[in-house]
Amino acid sequence: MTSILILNGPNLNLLGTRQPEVYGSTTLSDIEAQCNAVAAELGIGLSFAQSNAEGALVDRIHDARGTHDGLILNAGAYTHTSIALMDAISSTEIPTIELHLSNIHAREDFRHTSYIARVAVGVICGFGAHGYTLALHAMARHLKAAT
Ligand SMILES: O=C(O)[C@@H]1C=C(O)[C@@H](O)[C@H](O)C1
Repeated sequence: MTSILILNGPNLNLLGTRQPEVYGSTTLSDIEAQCNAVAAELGIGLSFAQSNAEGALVDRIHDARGTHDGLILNAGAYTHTSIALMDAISSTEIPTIELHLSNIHAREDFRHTSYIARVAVGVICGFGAHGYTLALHAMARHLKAAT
């Protein structure tokens, strides 16, 4: 069975109350429930995790090699700074979709840089919580086409 890991970075555990005008009011646990429902419809396995620690996110990406076929990563602010996460994705060669709730290209200049996009299959941003299920559909289609 195809298996996808959805991995979330720093401050995303605060979704629901964190700047709802930017990130919406849906909590991360609600997003997880929505993703589990879509994964069941698609017949794919799903793992869902979050960490505020850059090294823990690197470890989760390493651990995904051999256990997951695709990665959907909202690295939060590490998107804009982390060569370590970029290298982890390159090292494991897991197809990766970069995901953001907000449209980072319409925000502050420092959010326009993404180290993840350099090693991603594609990028989804600006669709709020719905972006997670969009990314699931996109990754499922990408993996099916690759077989
Ligand atoms: O929109 C999002 O999901 C991203 C989430 C964050 O926490 C920010 O640091 C990023 O810049 C954007």
